[in-house]
Amino acid sequence: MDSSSPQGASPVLCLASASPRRRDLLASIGVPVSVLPSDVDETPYPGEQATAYVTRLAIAKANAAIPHTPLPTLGSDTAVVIDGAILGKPVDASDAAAMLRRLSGRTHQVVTAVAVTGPCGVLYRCVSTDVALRRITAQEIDRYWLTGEPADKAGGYAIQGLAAVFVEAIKGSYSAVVGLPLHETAQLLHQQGVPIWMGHYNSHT
Ligand SMILES: Cc1cn([C@H]2C[C@H](O)[C@@H](COP(=O)(O)OP(=O)(O)OP(=O)(O)O)O2)c(=O)[nH]c1=O
Repeated sequence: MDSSSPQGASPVLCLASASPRRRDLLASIGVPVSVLPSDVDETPYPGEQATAYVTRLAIAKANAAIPHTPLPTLGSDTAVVIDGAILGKPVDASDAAAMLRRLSGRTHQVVTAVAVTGPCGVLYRCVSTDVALRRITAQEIDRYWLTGEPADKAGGYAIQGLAAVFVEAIKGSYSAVVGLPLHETAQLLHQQGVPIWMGHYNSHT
């Protein structure tokens, strides 16, 4: 483990998430967490906009953990958006293939919301990042599914994994695509009084 997050350090935050990516991202900025996944229903409301959807879920996940911990809580949600459609996690191989066919050779948005509860109540931010994918062949789509990587990822791909070879360009927050916008998350943690590694952290920068 990275020295900024010493093994055995007392948790300063309750992470309301089953995502190992979010735990690792927080560890990478020196935030030791206790983990308490929530079972919030992730069905979008009819006609719900993507930013409203992920923000609603991030807040619901953070709030769901409050009764179970004295610590500030963090919830987050990530969705892929193309042509106004919200792509969550694929349910099976054909769903994943349909998602990648749709994303192939085009630019889409990855929207991630993060919510942190604490002395200031619930504070939240939502970040949108443009991701351009090269054309992906049918054979690549089939082979990619067999790796197991797409199954638990919004849009059916992982920028931090094998799918990195599909990524031509990104404009915005890389960490938000992986699951947590670290710049905005650090600001929210600071506002809620959660100690983070950056001792010189300045909320105005
Ligand atoms: C687009 C993309 C998504 N993802 C992941 C981030 C999220 O973990 C997941 C989207 O599903 P989420 O519902 O946001 O998160 P989760 O179900 O993994 O965890 P929890 O709800 O308990 O917090 O997709 C990647 O890891 N890489 C990527 O490139």
